[in-house]
Amino acid sequence: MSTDHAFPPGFLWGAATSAYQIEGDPLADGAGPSIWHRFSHTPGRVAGNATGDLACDHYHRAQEDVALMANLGLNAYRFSIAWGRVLPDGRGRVNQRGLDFYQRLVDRLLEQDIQPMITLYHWDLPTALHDRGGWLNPESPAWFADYAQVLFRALDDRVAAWVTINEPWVAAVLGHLEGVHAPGHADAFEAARVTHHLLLAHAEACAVYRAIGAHQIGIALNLEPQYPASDSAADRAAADRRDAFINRWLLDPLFFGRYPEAMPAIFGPAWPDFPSADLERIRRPADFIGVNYYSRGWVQADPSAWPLGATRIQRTDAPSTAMGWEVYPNGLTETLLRLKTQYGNPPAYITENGAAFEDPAPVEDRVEDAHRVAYLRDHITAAGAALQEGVNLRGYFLWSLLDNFEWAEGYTKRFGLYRVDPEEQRRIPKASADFYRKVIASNGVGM
Ligand SMILES: OC[C@H]1NNC[C@@H](O)[C@@H]1O
Repeated sequence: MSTDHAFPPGFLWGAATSAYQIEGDPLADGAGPSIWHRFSHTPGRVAGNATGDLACDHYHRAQEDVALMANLGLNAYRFSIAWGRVLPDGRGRVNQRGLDFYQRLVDRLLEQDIQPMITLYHWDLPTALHDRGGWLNPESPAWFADYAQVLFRALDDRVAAWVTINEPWVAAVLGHLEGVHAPGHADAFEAARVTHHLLLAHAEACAVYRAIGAHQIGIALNLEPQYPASDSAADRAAADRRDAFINRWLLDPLFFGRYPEAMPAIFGPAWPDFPSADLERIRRPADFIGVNYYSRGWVQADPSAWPLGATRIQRTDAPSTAMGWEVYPNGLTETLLRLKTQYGNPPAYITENGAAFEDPAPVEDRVEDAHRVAYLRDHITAAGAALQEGVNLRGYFLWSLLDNFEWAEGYTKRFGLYRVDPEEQRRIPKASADFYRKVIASNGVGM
């Protein structure tokens, strides 16, 4: 057995999900609607006009799903809390029945020795707050801090780690610049302010946590290394711009208290002059950085492509997933090494890694997803290689436990270790579930 990529004792092996993608029944027990409930119920916004009304029915099947996690041997599980279940109006009154669901879930996880990692915000802003300006409202960081405080007080005695915001870049760019995610805005003047308020929300929640919390708190970023499609100066400059736009836009304020100098050039007049005091607050050190890694960008200069003058092109000479994302495991090693060499080697978790493939149909209640097994083997090996180079990596959370609602793609893209069809609600194991069970049992790939 190879020991090259054995992981340290205590390394966390988890799986990740999010509320709107798996829970279903989003308005149950007094919950308030989210922008994703409104967006998915708007015809034409989601593939097949799918919604999260059913999803994986996890709200009613949590006990069954925790048993699946225990059977896999997970020692950790990352999930998000639907803000509107706990605070139906986004602020003020607490909906105890909504909070009770998460209390029960945490207790069930602990009964199975599975450490909860809770994401406070995974894109499902209550519509009540959106209707007050949402993340564009300068009050939004305070709304988030108040919501976070309710959860810290209710659950911090049993929760090992908190993630404040999942992928602020996606929430801001896909939701406010490209308009393909909730709330469906396509306004150049919104993305920079939304990102800034999300980062301030992270900072305010960390400040609250410093006063009352006893464990760890961090943020999860979608990080994607960018490579020029050729060694031309134009393509190299385009890759640098896209690196600033996707990676450094978030990393630099969080670690250095400043935005990349490329941002005002990228956004022009749509880039506000942010107060330095804000950046000082954002730079407050969290306890860890969460890395959501899927692929790399292969970048070509394209003057017609606003705002970057660069486009990510699909490589025809490399394998890709059903999302059209190149399979590039080395990019995970390189991304993790970058955190070590450029950002001070902070404690890090891979808070998401996984792949969608056109899985074969189940045969005798099993799905032979060889592509996903290969993807996971190569990426877990890549994570081990980063560890060997001294990266401060603490855990790996596979995206995802279950096939689920993949946002604008609806249910057409399957990332799960278990196949789930909303209309049937069975959990059909895939070969990748068996593979991951073995990885966890041997604490590394080693095969
Ligand atoms: O696209 C796969 C995943 N990426 N990160 C955020 C999750 O909500 C997505 O399902």
